[in-house]
Amino acid sequence: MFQLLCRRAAPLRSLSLYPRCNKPADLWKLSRWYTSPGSNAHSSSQKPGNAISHFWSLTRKAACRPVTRTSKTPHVVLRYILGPAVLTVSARVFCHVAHCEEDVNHNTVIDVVAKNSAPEFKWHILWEFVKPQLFALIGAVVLAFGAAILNIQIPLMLGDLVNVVARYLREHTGNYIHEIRGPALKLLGLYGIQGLLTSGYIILLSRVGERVAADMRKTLFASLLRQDVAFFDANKTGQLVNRLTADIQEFKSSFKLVISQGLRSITQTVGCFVSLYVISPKLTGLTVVVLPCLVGAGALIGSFLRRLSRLAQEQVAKATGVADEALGNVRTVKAFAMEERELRLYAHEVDKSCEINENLGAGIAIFQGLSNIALNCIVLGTIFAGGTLISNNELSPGDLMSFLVASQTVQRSLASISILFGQMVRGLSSGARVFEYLGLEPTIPLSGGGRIPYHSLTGRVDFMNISFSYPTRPGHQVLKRFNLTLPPCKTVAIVGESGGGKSTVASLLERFYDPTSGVIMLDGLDIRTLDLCWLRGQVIGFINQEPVLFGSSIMENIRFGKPEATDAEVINAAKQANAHRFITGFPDGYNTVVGERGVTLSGGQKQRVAIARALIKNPSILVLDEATSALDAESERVVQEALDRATRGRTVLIIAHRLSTIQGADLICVMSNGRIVEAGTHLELVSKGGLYSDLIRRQRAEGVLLYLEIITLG
Ligand SMILES: Nc1ncnc2c1ncn2[C@@H]1O[C@H](COP(=O)(O)OP(=O)(O)OP(=O)(O)O)[C@@H](O)[C@H]1O
Repeated sequence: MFQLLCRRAAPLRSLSLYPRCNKPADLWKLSRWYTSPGSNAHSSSQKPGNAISHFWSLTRKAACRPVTRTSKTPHVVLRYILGPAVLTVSARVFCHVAHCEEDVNHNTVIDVVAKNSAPEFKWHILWEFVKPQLFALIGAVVLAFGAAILNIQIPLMLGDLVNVVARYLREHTGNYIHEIRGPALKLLGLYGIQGLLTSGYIILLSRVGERVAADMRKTLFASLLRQDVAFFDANKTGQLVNRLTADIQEFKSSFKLVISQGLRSITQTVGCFVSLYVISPKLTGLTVVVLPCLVGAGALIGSFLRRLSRLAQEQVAKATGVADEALGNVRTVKAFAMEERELRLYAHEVDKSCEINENLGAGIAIFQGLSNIALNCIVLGTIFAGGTLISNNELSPGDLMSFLVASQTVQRSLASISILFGQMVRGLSSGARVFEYLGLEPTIPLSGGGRIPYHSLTGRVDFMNISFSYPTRPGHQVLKRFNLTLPPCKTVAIVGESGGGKSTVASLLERFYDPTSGVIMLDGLDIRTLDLCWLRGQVIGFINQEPVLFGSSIMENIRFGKPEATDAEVINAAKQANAHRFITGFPDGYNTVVGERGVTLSGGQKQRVAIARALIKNPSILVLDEATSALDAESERVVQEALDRATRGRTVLIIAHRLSTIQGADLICVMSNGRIVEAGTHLELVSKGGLYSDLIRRQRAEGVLLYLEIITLG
């Protein structure tokens, strides 16, 4: 299959678009897995679209490596037209080889191809944002149009003024001041009106731009928050934040620029060309020959400079990325004494960006110098040709003046149209990236239609025949026909080897993911039929190994569990969580700000605030995912005490590494390879002498070794 794919891609590689396939092994493995008789890829649980989607991403990596900077302009055609074509073909070849034609029709392939291609700009989504600002936008367009029309008048009126002066100089008759006053006042009035119109449309347009951008940001943020956890597994947070910030900013700037300048430039170009023709068809003929050549050359150099500027931006982003990572993980950097290394890395990226920016600066300087010379030559040429026409009485000095001003306006407008075109392309691609996530519906919707049972919950949970693979790793089955019952108000602990799937069980109960097959029941109701906000907000409390706090006060952090909680409720939850004493020990008490992600608190303090946050909603079910494993002995004792109190009268699922913390559980399940292999109480499992007692022995041996080490060192 891979050979087939390579054969398809070969002609393109010879065009040096696809210099080499860097992931042949992955493609080969995937096709083998998918086509092997033992694979369950054809079972009903495995959607063919997923497999193709997976295949697609590998194919794209293999065949569609980013085009190098040195490649020439036709790469755009190759990349955007031939690239998708070859990938469509390869995806279909894959379906064919995988014998799944009956499952995957042409549309599925096209869907997957479309899903994985560069996002498209969707005008109807833009329209939804622009609609509320329509009146302001129409106002801005009308004012901008008016300003452009007036701008066309200005060369003609300047010409009138020059004609008055020229006639006076020639004839020395009449009242000069009287004659010049009229046209001068008219011109002054025109400048005034034009200034007002310009200010008006800029004010309106920036209002429209800002409101559209603000609406987009809010809608995109809401859409991102609505997505399920699987979405965040597949997308990097930094890139998502970039869409909220840089992409919307770029789109807003382009939107404003294209509407204001674009409209103005097009109107002025057309209007001034008509004026040029009316003033002197002969001179216009000359301009028509010379101007496009100069504008074309300018556009070419401009596009080169834009590319340099994009490179410079990318380089700055890289440098920022290095700084961001180092500052974000400053404790790790310091712990490993890596300040020098980080500084070197940052300096290297900054130096590169400096070099590109210097080249860019030199390019801009040369460009501006050359364009000044070219524009002045045009003026000189026009004056020379115009002077000849004046001496032949075919043109007046005023007309020449009008012609010069109008032709300069045309030059400026044409130059700005070429710049605007590039800006528009960038704006559209930024907009497309923003819109990509706007209409995205989560596979697990947060609200809408779910049931809220009106009887009080007993808190019984049944995992029935659960099989599960993470969406980002469809080939790796984490849970295999997993069965477990959490009886009401009892504590069930899951222990076992690392990577056995313990935390995955907790994630499924929280409905961060839905099982690939099987069902989870809460009080006899399938949790997929329940309201998700209610389930997470009121039924299940979750405490994990590394609780993340927000950079606000302790009071607000605890209240995060129940926004409407009174101060007394917050304090009560903190008392239950053994947190009240240390909180009141701080000078600001509950108003103490905990710093970014709670850095100003110790591990044990953070954990107790997190317990209070979970307890304040009084959940029926409590999930503790290795809640004490990161703590020292003293902190563990205080936290454990709080947890013992918190778990009374609730259904509790504990996921634990340290077996000493779960010996009192009503049921202990040992998990291995996605299944429960042993279950019973501590005593039952120890007397059985199976995997559990092995784990206990191992942990005791580790404990003894540690103890001996401490004694030896001591
Ligand atoms: N978000 C994810 N996407 C893809 N695979 C994942 C994800 N989270 C976990 N896995 C994989 O699922 C398997 C089970 O992970 P899980 O965290 O449930 O194990 P665990 O038993 O809790 O391990 P530990 O005791 O080390 O925390 C592992 O192979 C892990 O690599």
